[in-house]
Amino acid sequence: MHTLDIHSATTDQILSLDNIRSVLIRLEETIVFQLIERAQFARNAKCYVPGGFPELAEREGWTSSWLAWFLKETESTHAKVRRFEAPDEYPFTNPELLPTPILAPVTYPQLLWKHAVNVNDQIMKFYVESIVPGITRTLGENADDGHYGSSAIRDMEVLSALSRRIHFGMFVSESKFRAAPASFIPHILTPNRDALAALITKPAVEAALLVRLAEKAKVYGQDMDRPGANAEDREKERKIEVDTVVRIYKTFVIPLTKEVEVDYLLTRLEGVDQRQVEEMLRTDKFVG
Ligand SMILES: O=C(O)C(=O)C[C@]1(C(=O)O)C=C[C@@H](O)C=C1
Repeated sequence: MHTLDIHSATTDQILSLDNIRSVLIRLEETIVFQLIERAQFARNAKCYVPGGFPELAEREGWTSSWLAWFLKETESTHAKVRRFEAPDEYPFTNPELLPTPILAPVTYPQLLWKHAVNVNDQIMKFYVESIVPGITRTLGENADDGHYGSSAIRDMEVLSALSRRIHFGMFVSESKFRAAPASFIPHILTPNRDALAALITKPAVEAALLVRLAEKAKVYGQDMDRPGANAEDREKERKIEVDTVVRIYKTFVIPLTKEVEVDYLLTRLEGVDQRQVEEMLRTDKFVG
């Protein structure tokens, strides 16, 4: 299951760790493919610089970057169809600049506790400073192919997939919290970030992920369109380097997902009835 099936499943089914991890695994495919799509184009550095397109300031009064403008335009349409009402979708654009939905609100089951987590600024910074230069390296640091629309479309797709994946950390930590509330509550109340980080960290899951991801990047990034070419020749025309993809996950995606998990947990008890907290501590059973 790729999307969160919040309409036909029960809260317990949705929040089962197996279910959540299966979404994270499917998002690996999405992210590898989207990175390959963006890597066809040059770095096009001016798309990411505020004021890089003077015509945007003249025509639209927009002085930030080309990509920020493109996101604002696209996310405005998405906001109208209530994309950001969903508990797994977070905009890159300041919500004050986005319109309200045209469609009536959907009633979602209570999956996440109320929170103010949104790490899209960090995702954007790492994407522009590290991911784009990394995946477009072979064409050169200053390469500019003029495909500003195409690269912005791909940028938006990679960023959306990364954002969904990383914010999914909140479902992971909600699930872990419900499974063992008495372990989490003391560290939430202290509060103790390091202890919470230790509780949510699963080294074996991370190790298996990196092996699986390398396999996916290896296979999907090969050039299969050369009849008769042997494996060695296919490697010469790689669409994306395996190491680059693995590094993106290892140094950025997993650590930021963990930060999101901890950030979410830190405010998990705000507004929760004191008697419920005490009961969870005593019984180690979730009370919602
Ligand atoms: O699967 C989990 O338990 C997660 O918390 C997700 C995740 C990840 O980012 O993939 C993060 C932390 C864990 O150490 C393992 C994996």
